[in-house]
Amino acid sequence: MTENSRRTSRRRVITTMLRLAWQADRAAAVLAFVLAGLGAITQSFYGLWLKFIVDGIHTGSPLPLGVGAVGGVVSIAASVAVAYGGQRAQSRLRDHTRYLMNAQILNLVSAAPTLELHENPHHLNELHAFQREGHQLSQVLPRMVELCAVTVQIVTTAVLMVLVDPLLLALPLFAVPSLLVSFKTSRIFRDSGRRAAEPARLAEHLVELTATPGGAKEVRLFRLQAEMLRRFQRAHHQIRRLHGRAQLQAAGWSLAGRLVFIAGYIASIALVVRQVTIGEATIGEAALIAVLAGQVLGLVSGSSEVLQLTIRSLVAADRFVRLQDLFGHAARGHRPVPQRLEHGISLRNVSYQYDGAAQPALEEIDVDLPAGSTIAIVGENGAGKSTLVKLLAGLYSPTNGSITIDGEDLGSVELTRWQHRVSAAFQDHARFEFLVRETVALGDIENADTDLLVLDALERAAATDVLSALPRGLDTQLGSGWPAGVDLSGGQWQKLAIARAMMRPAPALLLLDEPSAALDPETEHRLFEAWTQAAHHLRERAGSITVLVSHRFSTVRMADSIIVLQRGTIAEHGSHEELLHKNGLYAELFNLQASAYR
Ligand SMILES: Nc1ncnc2c1ncn2[C@@H]1O[C@H](COP(=O)(O)OP(=O)(O)OP(=O)(O)O)[C@@H](O)[C@H]1O
Repeated sequence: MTENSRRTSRRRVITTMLRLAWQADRAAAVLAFVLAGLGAITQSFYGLWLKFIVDGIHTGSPLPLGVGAVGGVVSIAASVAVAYGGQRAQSRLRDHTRYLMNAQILNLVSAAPTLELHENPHHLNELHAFQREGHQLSQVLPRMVELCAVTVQIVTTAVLMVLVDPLLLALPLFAVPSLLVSFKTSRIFRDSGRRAAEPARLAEHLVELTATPGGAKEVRLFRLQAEMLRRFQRAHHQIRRLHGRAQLQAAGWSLAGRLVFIAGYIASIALVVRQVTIGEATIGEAALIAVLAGQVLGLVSGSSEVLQLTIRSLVAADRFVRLQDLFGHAARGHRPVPQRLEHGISLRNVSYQYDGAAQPALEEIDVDLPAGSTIAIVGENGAGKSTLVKLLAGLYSPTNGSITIDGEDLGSVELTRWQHRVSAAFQDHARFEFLVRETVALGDIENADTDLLVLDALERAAATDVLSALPRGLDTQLGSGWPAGVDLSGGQWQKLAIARAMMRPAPALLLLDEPSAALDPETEHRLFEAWTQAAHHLRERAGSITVLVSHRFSTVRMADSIIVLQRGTIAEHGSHEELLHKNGLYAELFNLQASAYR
């Protein structure tokens, strides 16, 4: 990144945060900045009132004494009121902006139509660091307010100093090294934070593994406690080492900057004492400079600290803006999606390679999925079946080749619209711990306004038995972690996931990626029988294509055509009878499984 683009991006970060504050709470945003500025001015004026009092006492004149006393009292009262109001405005602003930022990120991340961003380790680190830095992020606006207050105080102090002797303006120059140091140290912290993101994610993954029911089972059975702890400690040791080194380096730089300033401070006090001695300044002015020089010291250490913290919080804000960019720009294509499939989906020379993988997961896939057909995909573990399913759903984009829907390239259609026309059930389905009704209705959230549709979907998924076993039917809360929540077996969860996939009445593409792996073979067989029948109706209505991934050949044989994948390529393609007749890989696998059941 060039220096120029870094500056531009910082400006963008600041304007984004200010815009966010404005959207979150206008009144609190304005009040926070105005009150912080007023507070800074009243503080700088303490020295001035002291000058009037000291000069009044020294010359025996009541006017400056009165001005100083009244000004001092007003300043004290004003700063108390301003500090109270400012803190309230800031805390309101902080809460409201934090909520808004989290809501925006949640929206962006879940709205991104492809999965690539979620699976890229770099983006995962970014997202994770963003979540961990929630506290830093909530500090961005308070820090900016503080920075504004410090700037106002610096200007007011400088004006008062010039009134006594312009030479005194040299004092803040001695503060420049401290300020430069603050940039340096913030860079040190940012780098160490970036390097610590991966071990931090690993540490959290380990905690999650031992705490979640799935992981906890295996950790106990395989006696992995010590191993988990060892890995956790290693990750934490790495994080501590990185942070410790950064803190030491930053402390060294800060000390050097502070020493330069102290030299300047001593020189300015000496200058004013000399002027009082030769009669060019009053004792009141000497008192004013002593107070101001002290304040400058506080301002310098304060402002470099505020600047460092501001920069650190801006790093978190920068991540927020980058995540916005990353996920916000993920959508592509604007062409409409056909209402009804006339010809079907064609894959031409389609290859897909995961980010960082040595081999492509799919290579030169050339196949047609005719409208209205049911297609099964079989193949050994890792053959590329799920990858193909995700490509069809538009969750990944091919690294090479093209997928067309009725001749329209999937890359140029509006992806979210295509995904509206796709329904799917996966083996690794989500477990939405909501009410049963909601968990199923999520499959067609815009149209699921009656229980009838949900019951119908449960019926088509052969999942009504799940419902009858639940204490409150559709109103049952799922997940034992919630009040009155009920946990389900793996197969019951899977049936609900299938019911969710059945919610869309006429999807153009129904993807079933081993959705029934946890069900017994007979139930799967019955389910697929019902789907093929339903698919015949859908064929008329929407030209729907059903794609099923399964390892069970008794189910697979019912499909119109079968694609046999082997190490990312199509080894065979045809109907059950054709493939058996060919006596190739499919026939071998089919006979192997059939003989196991004999
Ligand atoms: N997110 C990922 N990142 C990198 N590589 C991946 C990812 N997902 C899958 N792969 C790799 O891509 C290849 C194909 O995986 P895929 O999940 O498509 O296989 P599959 O045929 O569905 O396997 P299974 O029957 O075990 O579900 C495998 O070699 C796998 O290791």
